[in-house]
Amino acid sequence: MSEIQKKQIAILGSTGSIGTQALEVLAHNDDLFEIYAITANNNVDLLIEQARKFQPEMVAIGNEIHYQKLKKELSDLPIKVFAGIESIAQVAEMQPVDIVLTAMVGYSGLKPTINAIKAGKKIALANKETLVVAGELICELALENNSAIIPVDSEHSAIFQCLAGEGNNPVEKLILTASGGPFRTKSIHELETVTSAQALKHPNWDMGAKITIDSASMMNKGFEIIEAKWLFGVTPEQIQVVVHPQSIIHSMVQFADGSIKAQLGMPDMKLPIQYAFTYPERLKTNFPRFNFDLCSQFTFEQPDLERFRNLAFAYYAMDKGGNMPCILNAANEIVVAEFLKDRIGFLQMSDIIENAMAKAEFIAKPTYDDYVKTDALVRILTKELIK
Ligand SMILES: NC(=O)C1=CN([C@@H]2O[C@H](COP(=O)(O)OP(=O)(O)OC[C@H]3O[C@@H](n4cnc5c(N)ncnc54)[C@H](OP(=O)(O)O)[C@@H]3O)[C@@H](O)[C@H]2O)C=CC1
Ligand SMILES: CC(=O)[C@@H](O)[C@H](O)COP(=O)(O)O
Ligand SMILES: [Mn+2]
Repeated sequence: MSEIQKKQIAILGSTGSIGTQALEVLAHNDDLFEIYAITANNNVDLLIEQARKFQPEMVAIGNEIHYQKLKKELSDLPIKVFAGIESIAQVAEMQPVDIVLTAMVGYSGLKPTINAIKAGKKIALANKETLVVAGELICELALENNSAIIPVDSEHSAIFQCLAGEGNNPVEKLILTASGGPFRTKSIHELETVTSAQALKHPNWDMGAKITIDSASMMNKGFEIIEAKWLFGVTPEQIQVVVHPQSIIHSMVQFADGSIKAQLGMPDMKLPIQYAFTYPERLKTNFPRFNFDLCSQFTFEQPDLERFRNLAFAYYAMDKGGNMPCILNAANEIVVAEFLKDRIGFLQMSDIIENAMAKAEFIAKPTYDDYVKTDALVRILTKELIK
């Protein structure tokens, strides 16, 4: 019997929350998948451990200061070692790779994702900032290069799963659920004094620091409406956000006949990660099952755009288009980094983003170079606004 050709996987950001869970999923399915490449930025020790365990063809580390250590520690193994952000983008386009999981955080994911798309790879997309910054360009490139983008983000995976088998049946609206984050019930007055340590305690999901702060400020949901627009080709009016604090319904689709389909499950990213790798098939898992006996109520609320202004900014940026979502993202990356160091307050994050959006140069039809320039300039502008 001929051996099944295993799918070759590149994980960009293997040391992070999504990356480590993806390695777990792939380790359970090593009859179907082989890890071709893994990458990180600073966590060289974990990258070495992962490389020794999974023995990929290549590893790349963004921060070049770790190159010597990485090379030395793997010198007894036939693993190619690279360093520098450009090498991560090169890993993404390697010929044997079938699927690239983009699990880097923030704007840093853009260039490697573009390279992978240009090389016609299937993209398992976790790095939502790529679509926030340059959604139009990414969709054009994906179409030109016949590169499929499969969402990993739980809400978008839920929508993708609801759409499976629906062919061209018209969609009326997408209903994105939001947990509301750790500050859902806090008053605006209380929000003035919340700390990053409090913001890092997400009620339902265990995630990397940046996305956890975005969830607390609801910028995550703002990014997700923009991500949904590009992934599913809907208009802003067709995207509704509903706060569902239990995070069991991961999102819903309402079709033209009024019927609503939902995807439910435990808040565990391993399921959407695995689905992105195996789509259109589903593999048996032993992930914990949701049990209706243990949860007697699903509740729903409207998002409060006055306390969580970031969501309103994202709707504005999506409507405005051009480089406005890129401006929103760059300003957000800077304020989140400052808030994590407790150098600015929680509510200040939105004030500074609003200011940056008002002051940055708007470009209606940006090229890739315009995005690069916008990102760099808005980072400088935002730091000045913070001062
Ligand atoms: N975590 C989750 O449950 C979810 C995450 N997502 C999205 O997935 C992406 C990853 O999130 P998450 O796993 O939480 O993030 P983490 O911060 O946990 O991990 C980020 C990964 O990217 C690497 N990385 C960070 N910066 C750079 C850089 N400049 N160059 C190269 N590599 C870099 C990190 O390396 P190192 O460890 O060396 O710093 C790490 O491997 C984000 O876009 C997030 O929005 C979406 C839905 C859910
Ligand atoms: C797991 C995942 O997809 C996150 O984006 C999650 O949705 C964050 O939760 P909230 O942004 O809804 O709080
Ligand atoms: Mn999400």
